[in-house]
Amino acid sequence: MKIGCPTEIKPQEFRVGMTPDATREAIAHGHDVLIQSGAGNGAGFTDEDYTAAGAAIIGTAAEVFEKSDMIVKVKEPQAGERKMLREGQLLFTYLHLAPDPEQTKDLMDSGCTAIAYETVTDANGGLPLLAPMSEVAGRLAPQVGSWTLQKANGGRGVLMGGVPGVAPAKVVVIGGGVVGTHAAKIAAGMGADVTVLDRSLPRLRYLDDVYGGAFKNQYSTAGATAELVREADMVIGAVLIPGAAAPKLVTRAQLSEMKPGAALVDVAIDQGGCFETSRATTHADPIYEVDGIMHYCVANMPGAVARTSTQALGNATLPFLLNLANKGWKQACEDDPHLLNGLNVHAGQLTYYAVGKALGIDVISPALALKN
Ligand SMILES: NC(=O)C1=CN([C@@H]2O[C@H](COP(=O)(O)OP(=O)(O)OC[C@H]3O[C@@H](n4cnc5c(N)ncnc54)[C@H](O)[C@@H]3O)[C@@H](O)[C@H]2O)C=CC1
Ligand SMILES: CC(=O)C(=O)O
Ligand SMILES: [Mg+2]
Repeated sequence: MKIGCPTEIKPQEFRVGMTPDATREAIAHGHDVLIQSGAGNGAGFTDEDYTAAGAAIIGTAAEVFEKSDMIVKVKEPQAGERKMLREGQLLFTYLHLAPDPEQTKDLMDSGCTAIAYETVTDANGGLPLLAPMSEVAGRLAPQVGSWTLQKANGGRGVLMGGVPGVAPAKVVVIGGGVVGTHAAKIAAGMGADVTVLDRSLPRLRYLDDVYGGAFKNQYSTAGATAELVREADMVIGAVLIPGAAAPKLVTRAQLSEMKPGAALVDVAIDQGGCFETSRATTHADPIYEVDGIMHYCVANMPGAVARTSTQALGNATLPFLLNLANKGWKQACEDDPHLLNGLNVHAGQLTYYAVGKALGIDVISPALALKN
């Protein structure tokens, strides 16, 4: 199979879909790998690194799309990239379709087959291709949140750990999954007073067993959330209902009850965000203010630490990428129902229920798509 990896073009996105190591392995399995010139630069991988791994270096994205059977990326294809996708071509990347009707329409119109990293599952009920980026974004959230809290950035001027004689920042993390747990660990490590909210009792039991001494946890009701948010210096949004638009858990009306200059970090923004006032921002212009509350809502946070993120993502995607290339997507998905859960679009039809529900579009079952 010809596997193509274009340069990411989303603003300030420095990750790349394939590392030189992944390239080497794909080639060892008998595939051709086409890397757009400069695609790895942002993550510290040169064209020479890819050439040494056996890849062909290609001048333009258009050529990569034209010559490849499978496109491997990081971020959802941007409008210009979507025009280059074609019927029968396989796209393997993050998509986040539920809050994105334009992309969904373009992917359906293209006739391509699109497997979304974020809905591939594993045997433990986890999301193995989202997890590494959730680990990164979770660990980044208190870091960017503490920057947002600085006075010069519009924040409240509160230091995460406080100092002897002065109380630390109060951090509330809504959602105690991968993002939330990593965020809470780092915020607690910075000395903040941290509480994690989740709706899953098994998850709360796990957090209590493992991190009971480091941070508190509480069952997530509207009342408990409102009370904690009122007192918080920083709120980190980290909920997920897989594939679906994020539920709005903090309303605009609640902002006026919060401490002026408090920071909202909405990591769940790629699924539409869990604060009513969230709108996606970029690394170039990451924060904005609503009713005196600072918002950080960058939808591709891991791009800020592109090298770490590219390596972490590459480790997770490689086995799936090899199966797709070795067997073709149909056989690979037939053999692995967890990979089939990643199928979002095939031959003009939507195949992921939660996306169809969010966007009001009819869906066919992925199993039926395998027969088309
Ligand atoms: N902005 C960015 O750059 C990035 C964003 N993300 C996003 O972060 C979000 C979280 O991802 P993960 O932690 O991997 O998901 P996860 O599935 O590991 O955790 C989500 C948690 O939210 C909890 N939850 C669901 N509804 C809730 C509610 N009403 N109140 C409290 N908790 C609730 C679930 O029980 C679960 O424990 C996703 O939207 C993901 O796409 C992930 C990586 C990077
Ligand atoms: C998960 C995701 O959207 C990202 O890493 O950018
Ligand atoms: Mg994202």
